[in-house]
Amino acid sequence: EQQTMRVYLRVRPFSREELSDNEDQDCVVIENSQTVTLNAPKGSATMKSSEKGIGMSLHKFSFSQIFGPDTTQFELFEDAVKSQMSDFLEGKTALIFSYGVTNAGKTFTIQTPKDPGILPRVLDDTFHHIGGHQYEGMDLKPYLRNAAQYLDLDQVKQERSAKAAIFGSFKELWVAFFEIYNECVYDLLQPSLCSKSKKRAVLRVCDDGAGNTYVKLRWINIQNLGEACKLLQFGNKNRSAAATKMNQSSSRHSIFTMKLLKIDGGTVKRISFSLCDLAGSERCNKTKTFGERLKEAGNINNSLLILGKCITALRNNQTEKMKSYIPFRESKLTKLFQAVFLGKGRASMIVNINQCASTYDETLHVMKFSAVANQLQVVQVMPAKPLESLAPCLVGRDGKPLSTGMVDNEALESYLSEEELLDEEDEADMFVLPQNELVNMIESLRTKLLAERRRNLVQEMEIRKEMGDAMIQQLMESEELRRQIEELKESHQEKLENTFEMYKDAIKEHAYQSAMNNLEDDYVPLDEFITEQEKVE
Ligand SMILES: Nc1ncnc2c1ncn2[C@@H]1O[C@H](COP(=O)(O)OP(=O)(O)OP(=O)(O)O)[C@@H](O)[C@H]1O
Repeated sequence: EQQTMRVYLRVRPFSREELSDNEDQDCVVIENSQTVTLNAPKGSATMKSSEKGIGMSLHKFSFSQIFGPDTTQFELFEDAVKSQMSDFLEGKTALIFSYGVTNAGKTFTIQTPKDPGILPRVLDDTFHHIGGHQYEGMDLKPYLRNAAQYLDLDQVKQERSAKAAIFGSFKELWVAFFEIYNECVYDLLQPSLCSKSKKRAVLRVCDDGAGNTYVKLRWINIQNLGEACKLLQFGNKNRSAAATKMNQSSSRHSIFTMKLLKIDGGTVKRISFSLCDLAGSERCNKTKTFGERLKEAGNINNSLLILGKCITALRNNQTEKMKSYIPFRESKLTKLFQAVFLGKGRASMIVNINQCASTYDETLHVMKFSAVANQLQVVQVMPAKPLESLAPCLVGRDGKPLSTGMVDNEALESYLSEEELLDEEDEADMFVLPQNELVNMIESLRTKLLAERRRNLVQEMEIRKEMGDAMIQQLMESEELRRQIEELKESHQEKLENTFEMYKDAIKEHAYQSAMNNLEDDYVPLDEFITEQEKVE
């Protein structure tokens, strides 16, 4: 299965201040719903280069769809997110991230609750989908006339099955909100963050050994849109926004992830939707950052740079025969979203730009980056695992699977100090692998081992048989050879004896003839003759 990553462009309107600062110089011209032209304004680095004959002052870009300054939040959601939303509700992992320079409208597009952005709308649709099928704990039951009885896990399971038989499956929504700042992951839903004295815990990015990366986040169960908005507010307060000269708002990647659990009797299906509000892609010289802030700006750019490198490598790998290395592991951001880029879900990017002349060069940079992403085809390279097998919510506090589908929030939380993180940052954390996935893995390994042993045995038997046949053949051949030699020997012996007899007779004959010829002259007495004959013999 091959699908193209969709890349949308949203151009935000000018603010009153920008118009009075003469920022409107027709830098961004939307040609049609898919093509936009960027004209370099006077004084921009791009214009200066083109005047020197290096590069052009005019650039054309195409996108899956372009949303102009008049586009409402509703229209954007309907055209850019709705289909992904339906896929999510049907069970497909979704990832949307907004990309652009600071002050381009990323946060407005994703988060704004007042004129709801994508996130509140996604949540609203999700709750609509959940409808009356909200899952509830069910561990208290009316008992006798006035009392209430606590149910144990087996009883809860029975109650749930009884209810599921009537209503079908139940759903519940869990959310997590975290940020990546200076290449460290921080949970934005950690209450202790409110106390300023306490150092924020850095979360470890773990690998389950099967190529899935995850962070041990605080997952919060929410029942309605109001709760979701409160959480968003709470998390946003926790974002340590660094005030840059360009914009007083955030300067780090913030990721809001929803997990929809579909509970059907004893099975739980998990689907996730992540919305990533990427940090501004501004450069250090422009933002005039110093010290900590400089480090911050450097890291932001680094992770965006790696994101760009990954997308470029993925794109090149689509056409080149020699596959190049994709540096997913070089930044936390790409490490976390690696699976989606490799086809485990559907990703899209919303590129936000403003039309200001003063940020033209940065905007052009963003557009060039998105032009690469726009041609990226997400290829299904890994066999899609059934989502049921990825259900960490079935793991209890003791690490054992809970067949009841009860969610143990504490089992999902584990934080490391910054020091610990630095010690063993990339260590795979096998303990938190979902138990049923481990069992499945062991089972499949056992089957593979058995098959391998069987194959080896058959091979060994074949080799033994072949060797035996070869030995018998050799034995037979040497026996035949021995027999032939024996025969040859016998025949030689016989020939030798015959020849000897022949010579003996010939000598006798010769002696007789000679004797007859010289009978007179050579007469010898009989005794002498016999003696002579015996000598010859
Ligand atoms: N489509 C829009 N319509 C009206 N106002 C907008 C639109 N997009 C953005 N804005 C306004 O532009 C300003 C900057 O937007 P926003 O804070 O979303 O930028 P950003 O890209 O998220 O910046 P940063 O990277 O620094 O967080 C805000 O005042 C926001 O209200």
